[in-house]
Amino acid sequence: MSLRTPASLPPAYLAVGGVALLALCLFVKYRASRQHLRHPPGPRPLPLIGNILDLPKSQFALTWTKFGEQYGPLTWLTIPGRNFLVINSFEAAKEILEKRGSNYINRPRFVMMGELVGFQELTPLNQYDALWRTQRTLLKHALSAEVIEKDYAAILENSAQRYVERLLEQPENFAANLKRSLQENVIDLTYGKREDTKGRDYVQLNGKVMDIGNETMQGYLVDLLPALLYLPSWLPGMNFKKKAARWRDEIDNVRRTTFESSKESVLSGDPNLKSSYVVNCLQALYRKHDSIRTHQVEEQERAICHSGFSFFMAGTDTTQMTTRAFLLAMLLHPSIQEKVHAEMDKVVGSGRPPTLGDLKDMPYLNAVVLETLRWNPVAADGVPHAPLKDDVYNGYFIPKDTTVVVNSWGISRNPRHYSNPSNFDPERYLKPVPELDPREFTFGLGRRACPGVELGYRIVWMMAATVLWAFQLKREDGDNTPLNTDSERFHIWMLW
Ligand code: HEM
Repeated sequence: MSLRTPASLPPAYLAVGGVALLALCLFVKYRASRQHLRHPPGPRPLPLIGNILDLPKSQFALTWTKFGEQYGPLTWLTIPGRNFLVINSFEAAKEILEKRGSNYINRPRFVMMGELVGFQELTPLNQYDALWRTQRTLLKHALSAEVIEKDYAAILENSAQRYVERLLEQPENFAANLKRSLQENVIDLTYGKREDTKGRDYVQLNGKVMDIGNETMQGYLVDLLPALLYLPSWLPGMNFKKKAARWRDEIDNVRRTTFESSKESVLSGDPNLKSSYVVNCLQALYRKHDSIRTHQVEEQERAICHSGFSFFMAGTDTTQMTTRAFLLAMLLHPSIQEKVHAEMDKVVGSGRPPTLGDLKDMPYLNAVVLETLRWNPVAADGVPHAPLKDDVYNGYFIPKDTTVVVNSWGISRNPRHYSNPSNFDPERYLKPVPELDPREFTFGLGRRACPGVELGYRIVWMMAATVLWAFQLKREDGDNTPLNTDSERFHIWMLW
């Protein structure tokens, strides 16, 4: 047996070996260069627990804003097994999430809300995969301005008029009735009916699902320490597992009930079918395929089911909270309300309620709605993104899977973008050089930005226009209840 020396190896082996060696050297050099890069600045982490003590318990965006003042556009936080990047500047958010959008297209792990409770296929939480891409394609088409104006204008107008009737009947229940009217609105848009064949009320189902969503969205300890998943349920503090299992069944039931009922109606040719997201998507799908029992059709149905469920969930509280902020702004600023009334008298008059077609002729009301979106950004922390691979930004190392949060609240209060940012001032968008359009960040940025921006804007606009067409809003004489201060008012969402 003879030992083969390099000289005796065939040239092809040498070439392959050479390439492998070169690749190994490049990889080692790459890892070494990354390890020498710093993370962005941030509070000093403690041994073992990292920055756990620096994380706020509520009103996250206020803490992020303080970090922004101290550390600049980017703040780095770390806890065992998880890295966080908080972006406090609009420019950095655009550079990172938009210009590098194909990398920051993923979502981090949502342990409680996603994996345990079963929301992980909801479009906003879905990891970057084929199901998410199909959901986005379906939503993109259905939520364009043209489709909304063609297919959904009447739903938006009716729901706003119904709210006005309820306000007239029970002004004291203005908040509960707003919630109900917007739930009905989103249910009509999603499924085209309010109950299934067994009489199950979709408004009630929506309320239940939203309550579970809101409860789990605040973040659980297991989101920060996923290792807790492997501890037995009987240990103290593990009650979250039982809760999650119960919620999972309820969610699954609502998702299946609503989807299967629409599918049955489409397949049976129900004469009462109304134009709506799930119905229109299913009709288009079945028109294209002779058989509905193929893998391809089933995959599409799955995407319609989950994106419909997302529509149902993502469109309710966002529009409700923004409309509530609008009502509050009008109570606080009678002179702004007066200007809307003057515009309304000129464009609409008293003979008919406003329609979506009036939107383009009412620049002042548009500015008021924009200012509402900025004044009370309902997703103050957005929904976190996560990079698919390691990145370097301005010399800082951002590893794959970092939880990346944009502080929309901080951007909305940044005097570089807004003069007197705590003031409610629609005129800022009507100047020769308007201030930053809040839709650029309040609906998120990059490839995961909200596909419902056109619809969400129109729902709020329609509510605002119809309420001010019908009423003059003012506080009751003698009511001196203090109204919330600027930072107490905004509603916080937090998702890890
Ligand atoms: C005032 C109304 C609304 C606001 C302020 C809002 C805001 C947001 C924000 C901040 C995000 C996260 C974006 C990101 O990760 O960068 C989001 C995602 C999303 N929104 Fe909205 N939204 C509103 C209305 C709606 C409506 C009416 C729908 C109806 C379909 C909707 C559907 C979605 C969906 C499906 C996502 C997930 C996108 C993805 O992860 O790919 N939103 N929204």
